[in-house]
Amino acid sequence: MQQATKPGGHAIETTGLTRRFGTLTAVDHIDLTVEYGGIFGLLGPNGAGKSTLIKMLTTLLKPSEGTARVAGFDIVAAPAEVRRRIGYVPQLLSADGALSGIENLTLSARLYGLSGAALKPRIDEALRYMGLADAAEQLVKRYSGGMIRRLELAQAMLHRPAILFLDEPTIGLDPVACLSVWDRLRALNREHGMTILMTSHFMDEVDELCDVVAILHQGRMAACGSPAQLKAVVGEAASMTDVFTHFSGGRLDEDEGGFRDIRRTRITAKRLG
Ligand SMILES: Nc1ncnc2c1ncn2[C@@H]1O[C@H](COP(=O)(O)OP(=O)(O)OP(=O)(O)O)[C@@H](O)[C@H]1O
Repeated sequence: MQQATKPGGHAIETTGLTRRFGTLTAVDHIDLTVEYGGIFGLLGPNGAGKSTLIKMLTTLLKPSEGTARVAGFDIVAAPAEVRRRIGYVPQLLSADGALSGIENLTLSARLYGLSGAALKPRIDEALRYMGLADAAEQLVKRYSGGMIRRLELAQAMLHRPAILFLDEPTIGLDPVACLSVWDRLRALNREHGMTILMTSHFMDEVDELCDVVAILHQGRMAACGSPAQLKAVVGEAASMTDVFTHFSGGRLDEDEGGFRDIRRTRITAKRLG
């Protein structure tokens, strides 16, 4: 199994990274270092700034202030170099239901600049790795939610990125499908050596997968450490839910969610079937 190339330094390093939308500061002076090799969890209530932070790190959105280096390259000065070294699975669906699995992968491979003799072996490997070889010719609209997420992971691994960004990878999936996605994420991390940064609202998922966790609250960094370290700060026998509640201002999502978030979650869940 070929390992992802790991450029020198840190996987991600941000200094004072900030993004404003009008008068709203969605991401507020974040200083963050993510080392190569682990699975890093980004938590926070709805609207805390997680997706905005991921969009800046994946070069989809420009910062208002501050700097960030991803895989050793500045996200503003060298966005193409960053993109070459990362994979991104957004929260909303990125696979095309009207195409087969293999057609979706061929499109992604071409977008990543893969062609000629390299193309078919990469696609076959990704399909096999994600347990989709038998479903390769089927239209994606006939896939289950778990199969769609695994196809999106297959699309994101084609160019062997050093760092994989996942925005709520198991949103809308049933528990069995979640387990299959967790299994593949662990495999990408351990066997392919990919560093993973993922957002999640599921504390079981975070406990199960993440080596280090950062909690955002109203755009600011409220806490960062391993799940065990953060639990120890909160108290004896604290769970990740206790940690989350403690560092996100003692409130659960109902204050910060609202129509936009609920609607979006329902749309994603429905589209994933
Ligand atoms: N393009 C935009 N224009 C204006 N405001 C935005 C835009 N994108 C995000 N926001 C606002 O920025 C804040 C942070 O949003 P963001 O989507 O980053 O939060 P999040 O932590 O990812 O939330 P969720 O858990 O619901 O995905 C929210 O108040 C949101 O409404």
